[in-house]
Amino acid sequence: MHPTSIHGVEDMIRLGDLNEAGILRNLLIRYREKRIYTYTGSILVAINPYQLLPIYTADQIRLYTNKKIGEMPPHIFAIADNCYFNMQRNNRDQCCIISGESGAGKTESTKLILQFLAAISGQHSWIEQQVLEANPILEAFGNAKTIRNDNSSRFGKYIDIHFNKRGAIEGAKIEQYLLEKSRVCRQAHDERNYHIFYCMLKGMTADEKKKLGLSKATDFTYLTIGNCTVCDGRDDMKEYSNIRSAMKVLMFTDKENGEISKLLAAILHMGNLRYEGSSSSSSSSSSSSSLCFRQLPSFTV
Ligand SMILES: Nc1ncnc2c1ncn2[C@@H]1O[C@H](COP(=O)(O)OP(=O)(O)OP(=O)(O)O)[C@@H](O)[C@H]1O
Repeated sequence: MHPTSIHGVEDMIRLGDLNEAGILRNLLIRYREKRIYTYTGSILVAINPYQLLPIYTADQIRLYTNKKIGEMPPHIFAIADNCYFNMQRNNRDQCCIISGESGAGKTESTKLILQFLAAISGQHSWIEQQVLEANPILEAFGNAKTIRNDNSSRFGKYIDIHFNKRGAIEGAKIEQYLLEKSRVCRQAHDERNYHIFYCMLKGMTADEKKKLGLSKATDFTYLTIGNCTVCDGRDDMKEYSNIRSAMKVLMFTDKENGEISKLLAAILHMGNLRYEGSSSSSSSSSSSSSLCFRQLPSFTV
């Protein structure tokens, strides 16, 4: 075994045993020492620690500000600082790609980069406010329970941050793309559909549900294919109230909220439709949901 494989290295380009086993061993040695970040040249490899490490404090932000890559131990803040520095020096847009399997820590890494950029450009409270206000809605409509992650975001995200000439954040927008649409109709075993459906059924009043012909999650095919309607540690009723509050803050009107609820209800009812084949031209499909559809005000079927 090469000496670099015994103690581990910060940059895997320096590994003597440059093969899969050598790379995994290096990551394991560092992970055991709670060093979750390792470089491979200018690429940062992050291991999800599944625990809050004290490495994202304001002191850490100061330590990584205005430093060259490699000057300090590997860290997500070093990548964020490098992007910021290159943007200012070259006056060009920078792009940071975060990839990994479900539950690897992409969303957390994105938030940490935003935290760093907001802190060094003096806009911490602004970013926090944007993230806090939009988050319950983004999460409810785009996140679901998978076998690896109870709050897995099922879309690609593109975060566009605008800096002004003085290097302060002027605006930011989050674009979602490639939502996993198939999840609406199919879920793997032990996985759920999008949180919003379960939240809606737990959080709506009996009257609201009656108007939309809704009942409980177990009554709907699209919510039970994964054989899992609850998510440990997640309070769907409370989440629904957070979503409604966030919608208020973002100035969704009552009419818009109503239309969104109707659309969600329509999806659930469609999932319960059953079709029966028949040779006779007079016969038609029927199910409790198709009847329910007709009873719903302003639903066109
Ligand atoms: N750096 C970190 N420190 C502490 N916990 C972390 C870190 N990164 C990830 N986690 C934990 O792992 C969980 C899953 O991470 P995250 O949601 O970022 O994964 P993801 O890659 O975005 O998953 P998906 O693709 O399924 O949305 C987080 O909720 C958090 O508990």
